[in-house]
Amino acid sequence: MIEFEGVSKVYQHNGEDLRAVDRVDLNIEKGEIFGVIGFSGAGKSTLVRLVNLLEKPTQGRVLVGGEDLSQLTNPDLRKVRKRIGMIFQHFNLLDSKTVLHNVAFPLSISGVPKSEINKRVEEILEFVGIAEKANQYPDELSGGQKQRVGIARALATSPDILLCDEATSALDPETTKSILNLLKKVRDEYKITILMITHEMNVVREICDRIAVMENGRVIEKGSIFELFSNPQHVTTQNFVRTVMENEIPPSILEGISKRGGNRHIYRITFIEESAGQPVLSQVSKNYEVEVNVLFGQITELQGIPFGHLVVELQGDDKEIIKAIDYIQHIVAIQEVVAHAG
Ligand SMILES: Nc1ncnc2c1ncn2[C@@H]1O[C@H](COP(=O)(O)OP(=O)(O)OP(=O)(O)O)[C@@H](O)[C@H]1O
Repeated sequence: MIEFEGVSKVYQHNGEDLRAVDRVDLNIEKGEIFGVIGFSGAGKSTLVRLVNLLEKPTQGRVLVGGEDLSQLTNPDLRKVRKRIGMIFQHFNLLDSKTVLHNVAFPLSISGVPKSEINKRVEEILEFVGIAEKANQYPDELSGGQKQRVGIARALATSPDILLCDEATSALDPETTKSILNLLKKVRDEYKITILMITHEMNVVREICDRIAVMENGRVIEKGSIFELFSNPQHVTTQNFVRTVMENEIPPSILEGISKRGGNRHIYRITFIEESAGQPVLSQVSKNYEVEVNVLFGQITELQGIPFGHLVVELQGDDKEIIKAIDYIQHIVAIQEVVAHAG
């Protein structure tokens, strides 16, 4: 649906080249919620501006629905633009207009007849859950309600793509959750492809199917939400994961392990769905002559599904431990973390 092929965007800064986006290849599928995460200055906003045609790539191609944006004539560009909606961190609403008129605005500038506009606005305000605020002004609304208006306005012209630029960064955690749920509903019911940029891992964890991590203009890692949470490769990705889930064994526990010394069998078990983690370990204790000692555990939710790590020590005869590991790895992911401590 959105393809970046070797895309770079170079700005001139004090006579030097600044690569805001650097040789990015990404393929965002129709109907998915794709997150781009990175720290400030990573190049996320520039990437989005290349999709909504506010910027042209210095190198490479950006394709939307298979069409190379740089090859389009102005009338065709306008048509593509209508297929792309956008929401912003600070909502960007017109304060002098009511909610109804804010949402009607993109429809009237596209020449939609008045009778149709009213019907469409009513329907879309109902969808985002603020029909009763239609005649109020943005100043009279909470942040979450303003973002609902922003979403309604972006959806008014029935786009195929919704770009979200830090859409929940100005909102408290509860309101963030409700807006993310609404975005999920937008994707599920309207089949709209969503590209969201954020610096918050809890946002991508909540609703993204896949994510790309950006740093210094480059995509340093990409994959499904489960891949990146369970096995982050790059140190920046690991740091992002750590903001919502401690991945490391705490030093105090490691210290305890090394003090006791000896030949230790310590493993990290990664599981999706709470039911998969604990039962497999009780089966191990029952079926093998192996004692299971849980040293550390962490659990979070990915798209509403429990996801976690358990760090366990297996004690027993080596042969029994090998059999137990063989059993475990058929059910959940298991990785040795410390073979010989102390
Ligand atoms: N119009 C411009 N002219 C010159 N440099 C720019 C321009 N726009 C962005 N940059 C530079 O490009 C780099 C990437 O900026 P960008 O805004 O895309 O990052 P970001 O990840 O969205 O950060 P933030 O979350 O702070 O907006 C930064 O170093 C920025 O200073």
